[in-house]
Amino acid sequence: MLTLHHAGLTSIPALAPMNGEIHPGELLAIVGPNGAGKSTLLSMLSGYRRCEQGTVQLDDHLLHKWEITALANRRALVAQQEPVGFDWRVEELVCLGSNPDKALIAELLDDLDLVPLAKRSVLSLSGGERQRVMIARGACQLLSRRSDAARDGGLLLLDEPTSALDIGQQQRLMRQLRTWATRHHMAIVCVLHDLNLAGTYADCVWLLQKGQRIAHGKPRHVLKTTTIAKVYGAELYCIQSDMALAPLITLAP
Ligand SMILES: Nc1ncnc2c1ncn2[C@@H]1O[C@H](COP(=O)(O)OP(=O)(O)OP(=O)(O)O)[C@@H](O)[C@H]1O
Repeated sequence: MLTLHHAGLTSIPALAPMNGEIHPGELLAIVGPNGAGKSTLLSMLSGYRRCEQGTVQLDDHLLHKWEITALANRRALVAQQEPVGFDWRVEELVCLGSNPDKALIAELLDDLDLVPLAKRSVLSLSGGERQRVMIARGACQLLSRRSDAARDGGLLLLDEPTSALDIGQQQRLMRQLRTWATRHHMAIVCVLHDLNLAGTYADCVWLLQKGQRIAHGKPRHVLKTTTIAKVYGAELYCIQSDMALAPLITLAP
């Protein structure tokens, strides 16, 4: 679906060139310390920032050549702290810019635990509630515009989607993202600070440091305690668990 050939940015903030593919049905986590370039990479993957080296292709067409409406049908970006703007009701904001049928709205509200909030003003919501509304809106953008001929559910790009969520909502969201990836054959890319969420739910992890992707692959190969301790400058220890795909990493006291 999305293919990077030596894709990078030379102007500030820069990104060293990288290759890679993001496939339908896959959940990719982008991790790295503050200022590593995660949001910058997400803006390049979304087409908001055009790559200045190499190419980024969506469905075999150069990303920067896509017509804006056609692009909005195929990829959605949910940035950190999206402005809400007006006094929309939750169910209105979820549909904004899309024309979903009632069944899809009901499904997405249910998926993200938003049914009790459907009639509420978004201005009255807590930070975590609002974050879930914006994620539902991103999914609605893709699923409501999906053509009958589409082989997959498009590309959903999420910048720190769990930053305002409590642990129960984090788990529900990450499980839901996996469900969307499978059910709708959607490609999902998440910037995550929580390495254990990345290790538990992602199929693949890209680790960034100072504008470079320094490791990528399966969580257990990338999220090694020694690497992470060095990259983040933190004292860590790890807990092996049969439940997790990668060792759980925690801070030393
Ligand atoms: N317009 C700009 N001019 C100069 N530097 C910038 C500009 N925008 C971003 N940067 C810098 O580029 C680097 C990468 O920023 P980016 O927002 O991509 O980091 P990040 O990995 O998402 O960080 P965080 O985890 O803190 O959200 C940071 O050091 C940031 O200060």
